Amino acid sequence: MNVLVINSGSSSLKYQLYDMKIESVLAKGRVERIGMETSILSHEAEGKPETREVSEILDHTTAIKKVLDMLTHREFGVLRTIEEVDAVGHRIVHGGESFRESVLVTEDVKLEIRRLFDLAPLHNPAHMMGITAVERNLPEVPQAVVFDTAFHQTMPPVSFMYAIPMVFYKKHKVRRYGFHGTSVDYVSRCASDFLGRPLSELKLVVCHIGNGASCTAVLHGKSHDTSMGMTPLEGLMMGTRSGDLDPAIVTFAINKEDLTLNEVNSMLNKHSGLLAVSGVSGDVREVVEAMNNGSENAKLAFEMYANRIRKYIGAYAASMNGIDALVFTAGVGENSALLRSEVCKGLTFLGLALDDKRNEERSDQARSISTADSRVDVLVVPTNEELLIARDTYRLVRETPHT
Ligand SMILES: Nc1ncnc2c1ncn2[C@@H]1O[C@H](COP(=O)(O)OP(=O)(O)O)[C@@H](O)[C@H]1O
Ligand SMILES: CC(=O)OP(=O)(O)O
Ligand SMILES: [Mg+2]
Repeated sequence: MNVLVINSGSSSLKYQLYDMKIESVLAKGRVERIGMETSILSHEAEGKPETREVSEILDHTTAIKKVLDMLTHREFGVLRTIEEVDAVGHRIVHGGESFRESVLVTEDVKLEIRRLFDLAPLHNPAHMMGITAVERNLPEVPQAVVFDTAFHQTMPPVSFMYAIPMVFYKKHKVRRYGFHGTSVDYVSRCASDFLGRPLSELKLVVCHIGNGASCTAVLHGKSHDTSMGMTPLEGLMMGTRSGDLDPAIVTFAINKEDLTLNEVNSMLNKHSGLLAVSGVSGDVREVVEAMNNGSENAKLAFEMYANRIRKYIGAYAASMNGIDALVFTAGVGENSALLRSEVCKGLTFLGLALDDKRNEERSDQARSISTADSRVDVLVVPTNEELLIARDTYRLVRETPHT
């Protein structure tokens, strides 16, 4: 069975086509700048990359059409006809309290995703466009949705409630939801396999440090607490997101700088984090380069970024009464030895000892970077959200008799 995995953002669409018999990626790519005059389509299959500018990809329906054209292209394609796409799986960032697991798309499911637009205005409308675009281009093909929030639905109220009047939860479902759950779920299982210990015995802290970044306390295989909140803004400092701050700053900024609510929202999501403090970039690589070239602001930004992660690890070790393993994953977590060492430097009180040489080694496999006598294992585990989405889609389609 061939499963197409789609992660749609407001102006982009990433895709991977899997052959689920052998769980291999047949092709992958992305369409960027959807809705603008020229869009960019990057596609890779059988080791052959192809990037082209395409004019007038004005919406997701056209974007998907172009992707399907590439998948069946004579030179760059891997399918003879689009009928060879058997199912489509979508990443959905916000599933609210309605979705504790992945489901097949039905009219009711679509209605519920639409109802959640308010809770994730940046993400869910784009995902919905992806679902509709697939319906238009591949009307007969079953679709599944896999939620970032689903894995975190096991959090107890003590972790997910905010200390504000109950009416906000009862009436508006204001609570911590948590994100990156698909990644945390995948990486936790890999960590358990790597350590040769069942998840039911393990206390893990998973640091998913990519564009968006979060820490999750995984207690006996279940999400116990996580740093992102009602939206993906809370918690760690990120590339352009502030993470935690005193909520009084919001009203203060509105008053002092005469900002509108939308402007404050945009400031905290798009103009804060590493970018704001370093004054250079929201990309860790560029911040590190500036730091090495003597920028004090870049140094401050990097240290704040690492310190926030370290504080969350400490907090979760306290809330689980210890940790067995610390796991780094996603773009920064997998690739920046410097960040990992900066974070771990202050964690020796946990009995954690990093092996500097192993930390510097590179690999695309799960690996340990702690010393043999470290009381806490430190692992680097490459995440693969797309594979988990493909697996869930495959399972749901096979389980459902009418498909
Ligand atoms: N060698 C590296 N050192 C530091 N950061 C890196 C490195 N390689 C990639 N990154 C970071 O990874 C981020 C992307 O992570 P990723 O998990 O792919 O994010 P997303 O899925 O949210 O797009 C980029 O912002 C980049 O800063
Ligand atoms: C939820 C979120 O922040 O996702 P991403 O890391 O893909 O931006
Ligand atoms: Mg990501």
